[in-house]
Amino acid sequence: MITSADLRHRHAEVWDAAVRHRFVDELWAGTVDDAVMARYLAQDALFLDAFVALLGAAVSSADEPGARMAVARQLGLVAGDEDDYFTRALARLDAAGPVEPLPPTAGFLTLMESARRSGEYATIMTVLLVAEWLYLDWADRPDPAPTDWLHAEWIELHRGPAFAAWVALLRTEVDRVGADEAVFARAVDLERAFFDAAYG
Ligand SMILES: Cc1ncc(CN)c(N)n1
Repeated sequence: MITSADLRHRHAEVWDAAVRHRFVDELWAGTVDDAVMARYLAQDALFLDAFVALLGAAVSSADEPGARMAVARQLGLVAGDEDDYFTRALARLDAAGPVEPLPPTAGFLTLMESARRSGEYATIMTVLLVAEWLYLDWADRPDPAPTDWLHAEWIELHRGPAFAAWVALLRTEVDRVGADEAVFARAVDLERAFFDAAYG
């Protein structure tokens, strides 16, 4: 059975392009243009809603009580602290109005809905794995966080021991039940395209 490490290795070119994206470098430097941050976060608010639904599907389809509880705890954090960040950040950027999904967002919404509707724990967890592991990868630099909370909190939401333990759980689960490689590859492509789209 293919492992999460194998998958990351096989799709390293696109994965690394996302992790080293200009958006990530500018976020760390605290220099992301407000218009770029607003476009990114308005799109990610659409992503977030489908992501919460997908976490719910993982809670529902988990075949082990320990994994179900771990996913449920993370769902609470995303619907709590992370959603609160979006409310404050979009208000500050004057970007709280409704937006149409750009193509990478639409791609993610389709991928997540399809995984959710399948009810297949392995497929659902594969999408969650890419979305969380790739973010840990770019957020896990030893550098100090930027000074502006708008940039710093987005980094802090995706690093630290608790987030790393969550990603480790996702990897363990995907390695246990078996990944869906086509879904993994599609999600990695979409992550890179999502950062590109922030620049219009
Ligand atoms: C597009 C995208 N991918 C991943 C994450 C991290 N959950 C996110 N917020 N947005």
